[in-house]
Amino acid sequence: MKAVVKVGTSTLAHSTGRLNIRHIEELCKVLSDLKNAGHEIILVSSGAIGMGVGKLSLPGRPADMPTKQAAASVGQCELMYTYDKLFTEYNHTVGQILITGEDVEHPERSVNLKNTLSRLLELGALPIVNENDTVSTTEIALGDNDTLAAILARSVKADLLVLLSDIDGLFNADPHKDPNAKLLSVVEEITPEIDALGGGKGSSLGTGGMATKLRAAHIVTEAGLDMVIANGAAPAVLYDIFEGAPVGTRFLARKEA
Ligand SMILES: Nc1ncnc2c1ncn2[C@@H]1O[C@H](COP(=O)(O)OP(=O)(O)O)[C@@H](O)[C@H]1O
Ligand SMILES: N[C@@H](CCC(=O)OP(=O)(O)O)C(=O)O
Repeated sequence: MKAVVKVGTSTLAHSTGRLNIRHIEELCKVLSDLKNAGHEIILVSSGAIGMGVGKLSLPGRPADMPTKQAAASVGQCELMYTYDKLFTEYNHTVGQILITGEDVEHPERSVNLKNTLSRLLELGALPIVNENDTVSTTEIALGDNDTLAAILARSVKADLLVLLSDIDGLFNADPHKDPNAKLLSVVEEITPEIDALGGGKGSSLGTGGMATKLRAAHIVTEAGLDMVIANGAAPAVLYDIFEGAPVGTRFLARKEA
């Protein structure tokens, strides 16, 4: 199976912006094991800005662009240092890919990107992708990694996109606001009623909330692949997800795609 797995800031960082060691260690272990089992995996990792906030001891997620970009520059180093260290423990090699919205739209650059990703996979390496926040201004930014992961999954013709978040999946209301909210385990069609469930972000460091995850679901299901939203607090759920077991919320590929 070829899968794109995206992990959000809310999974990788505590609310302080400091690394959530338990989550990232568990994630690297499970992804290494899935690679050992023969799966091809591309990891899309958020967390650069959040981690930079922690490392630079900023009071919270910066509002202004230069501080955001400076935080991303510091945090991206910490992220890749940690991934390199943890995946090396399991004998896996990582490659860093930083892209902007322009790169995925530009005909030549998008081909270069696809070629690099395919070659990394052929070489048995694990590509780790993030938006290049230090050069992404609002005009050229994809803005959120849910969309970036969906575009990548479509472009490399993956079989599955998994979004790991701080929540078990899509609920019929934001569980942080409504304690009676119920999990939707399968979404066969993204109707306007489903789109309306896309509330704002849940953590102070994340971007986009459910709205960007639903946008990602539109992109991939229309391209003919399934998407699963699951809780990144227990990355071992990836074993079940890769086997098609019911975990989190699964958006089914559009049949006519
Ligand atoms: N209908 C909904 N179902 C589940 N979560 C929702 C819903 N509406 C809004 N949310 C919020 O979306 C948050 C996840 O998005 P976000 O904070 O951007 O996380 P990430 O960093 O993983 O991308 C949840 O914590 C939750 O509060
Ligand atoms: N590129 C940004 C992440 C943007 C983003 O989509 O964040 P999230 O909602 O936590 O997945 C970063 O690395 O901080």
